[in-house]
Order: sequence, then C-alpha cells, then structure tokens
Amino acid sequence: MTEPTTWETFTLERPEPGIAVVTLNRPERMNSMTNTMFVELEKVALLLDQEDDLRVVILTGAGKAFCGGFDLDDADGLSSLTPMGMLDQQELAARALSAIRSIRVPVIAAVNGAAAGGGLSLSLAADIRIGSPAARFNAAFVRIGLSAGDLGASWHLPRLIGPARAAEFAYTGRFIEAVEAESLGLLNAVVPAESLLDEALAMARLIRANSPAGVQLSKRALHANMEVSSYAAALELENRGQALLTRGEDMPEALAAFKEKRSPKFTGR
Ligand SMILES: CCCCCCCCCCCCC[C@H](O)CC(=O)SCCNC(=O)CCNC(=O)[C@H](O)C(C)(C)COP(=O)(O)OP(=O)(O)OC[C@H]1O[C@@H](n2cnc3c(N)ncnc32)[C@H](O)[C@@H]1OP(=O)(O)O
Repeated sequence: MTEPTTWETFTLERPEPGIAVVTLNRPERMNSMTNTMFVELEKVALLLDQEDDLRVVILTGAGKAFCGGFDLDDADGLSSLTPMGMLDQQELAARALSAIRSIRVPVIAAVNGAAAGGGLSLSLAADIRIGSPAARFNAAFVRIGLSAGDLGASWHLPRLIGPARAAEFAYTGRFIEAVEAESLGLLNAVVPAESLLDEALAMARLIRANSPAGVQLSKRALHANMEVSSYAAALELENRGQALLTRGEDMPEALAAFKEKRSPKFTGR
C-alpha cells in the first residue's frame, strides 16, 4: 500500500496494485460538492485514466454520508450568476461526473451513507454500487426547486430502475433506503458497514484477475450499447470489440493457461 495523496476535497489511496480508492473527504458537510471538488474529481479521473496498470477505481465517502449533493452553503453565491454563468457551473459539474464515468476501468461506488441530489448522480456515474445498511438515495432536486435532470441522473435512473420507478423517485424526492435500493438494482449488494470497503476490494480483486483488455472493452460495449438504438447496431459494436481482442495477447494467453491448467498472466495488450 503506498502513501495516500491528499487533495483538498478527497484522498486517493492505493491499497493494492491496480486498485485506486477515492474517498470524498468533507465529512463535516456530508461530503457535499463544491466547485473545487468538481475540478479535483475531473482532474483525478483524467489522471487515473492514463495509468496503464490501473484495473479498478473504488469511490466512497468519509464520515456518515457518501455525498450530500451540491454544497447548499455555496448555493447563495449562485443567485448572482447570469444564466450563462449558471450554465457554466452546470457544465463544470457535468464534466467532472462524465470524467468519472468515462474512466476506462470499472468504477465501484462503496455507498457508505446518504447519496442525495448530486450525490445520487455521482453514485450513478459508477458502474457498480455496493452499499452499507446506511446507504440511502434521494433525488433531492425537486425539494429545492431543481430538476432530476441533474448530472446524468435522469439518463441513468430509467435505465437502472425502470421509467415508472424513476418517475416516482424523481417526482416525490423520497428516500430509497438500502434494502429497497438493492431490490430495485440501485445497489448490487448491501453488506455490513464495517466490511463495506473490504467487499468493494474483494470485487475489485475479482475484476483485476481478468483480462484488462477484456474488462475494459466490456465496459466500452456496455456503455456504448446503452446509447445505440438497435440490436443490430449493438451486435456490430460487439463484433468490432471481439475482433480487436482476438488480435491481442490476453486471449491466446487465456487459452494457453486453460490448456496448461494454470492461472493466466494477462498483460492487457
Ligand atoms: C440549491 C442548490 C443550488 C444548485 C444550483 C445549481 C448549481 C449549478 C452547479 C452545480 C451542479 C450540481 C447540482 C447538484 O447536483 C444539485 C444538487 O445536488 S441539489 C441537492 C442538494 N443536496 C440536498 O438537498 C441534500 C441536503 N442534505 C440532506 O438531505 C441531509 O443532510 C443528508 C445528506 C441526507 C444527511 O442527513 P443527516 O444524516 O440527517 O445529516 P444532517 O441533515 O443532520 O446534516 C449534517 C450536517 O451536514 C450539513 N449538510 C448536509 N447536506 C449538505 C449539503 N448538501 N450542503 C451543505 N451542508 C450539508 C447539514 O447542514 C448539517 O450541518 P450542521 O447543521 O451539522 O452544521
């Protein structure tokens, strides 16, 4: 484990080779989001995405919340913004979450508490969500005069929990607690709070043991095929990915390892 690096709004740790843990670190404000956090999240996402030996990113929160959404103490200063200024603010935030979602390796959100408003949107930018029993989600937007069309939430939710449940969640602004979140697919699993990070690390190790190229092209296919409009277009995209992988080093290594009854040594090339 290397020494953690401390940013203004989060810490970055490397518990094991190939695994990075980003912990939002404003616990006294429920890890709420500020412009500094948006800038730092975009920067760390772009930096992590350049690391050849990175295999998985885990995103979690310090203290009792995952992320309380936009920092409401900062909201006062926004009223003086012009409409274009507000649009710039939204785009700054959207760029940060898009950078997290676009990291080429899987991102696991270890949801340790409330994910409210933009905190819900941030959790949805991860590929996988594992929660403690304290994990709870709400589309707080409508409670404070905003829309659930926020940082990708209105794109992810219908795809994740279905249009009708997404509508109920968005329009009521109610909380979805951990057990219900798991039943809806908003969480992949609910685990004891004390083992949340260990469970996320265990899943990260499973992913790390597989072909990096295969995992990364799987992520690219899963993301891209949520955008394509037809099964035929999805098949075409998949075929191109598999054809690419059959020219790589990992597949022949995997086949050789299978025949020699040994673990494969993947390079990701
Ligand atoms: C009005 C917003 C303007 C935004 C305009 C657009 C800006 C454009 C650019 C930004 C784009 C991103 C927009 C963003 O995605 C939009 C949103 O996120 S809107 C939703 C904002 N968040 C909320 O409404 C959630 C508010 N908080 C809660 O519901 C609860 O606190 C909680 C998170 C569910 C936790 O509940 P509890 O465990 O009970 O804890 P407490 O409520 O007691 O809080 C403890 C402590 O933390 C402080 N705090 C909590 N959340 C925030 C927050 N979001 N910002 C600042 N501070 C927060 C809370 O005040 C308590 O402080 P204390 O009283 O102890 O000093």
